[in-house]
Amino acid sequence: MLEKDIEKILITQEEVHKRCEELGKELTAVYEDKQPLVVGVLKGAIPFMADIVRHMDTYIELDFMDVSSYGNATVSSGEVKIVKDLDTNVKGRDMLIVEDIIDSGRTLKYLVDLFKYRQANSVAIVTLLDKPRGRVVGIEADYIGFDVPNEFVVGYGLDFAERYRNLPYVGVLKPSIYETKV
Ligand SMILES: O=P(O)(O)OC[C@H]1O[C@H](OP(=O)(O)OP(=O)(O)O)[C@H](O)[C@@H]1O
Ligand code: HPA
Ligand SMILES: [Mg+2]
Repeated sequence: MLEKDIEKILITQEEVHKRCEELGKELTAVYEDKQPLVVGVLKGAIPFMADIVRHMDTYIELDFMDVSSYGNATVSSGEVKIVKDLDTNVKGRDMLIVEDIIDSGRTLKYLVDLFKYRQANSVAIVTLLDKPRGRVVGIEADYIGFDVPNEFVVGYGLDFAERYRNLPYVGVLKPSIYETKV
């Protein structure tokens, strides 16, 4: 049913799963003996986080942070708001932030600066998608699933006006969807 709203599929479910396995193995080796605090950025990171942590075969802890800057728009408001903070004290911790996408870079820049200010021992980023041409602040992920073109993408956690997060692949919406949604 949802597929009728999709113009094209960029990354299939099979491709995401394969990449999660590869990244999970890499992260297992990096974080052996470190018990990292793995932080999912709500809400978009949930499907990717659920997949990747199941391929991390070492001791980890999970926590979540909800920040929002897009609301119902396809362009960042430029202002990052904390909707829910972590439950964990991060001082001295090795942290791995899990994101669905780095676009302008504002969300991750804000979080990395915040965790460094709170005296984390190390802060790394794993993102399912990187959109390098969207960048307005200088920040790069340490681990990247896939690069995407400079288009608004949905699926695998990514929404347009809160819809389409449950698509099992990453795609681009038909233009008519943006035009009709109020
Ligand atoms: O690099 P940026 O331009 O900051 O964009 C990336 C952020 O924007 C989206 O979150 P959003 O604010 O839409 O919240 P959501 O995850 O609940 O959809 C996405 O999930 C990233 O967190
Ligand atoms: N799609 C959905 N959410 C987003 C995007 C995107 O391309 N960029 C930043 N948040
Ligand atoms: Mg969003």
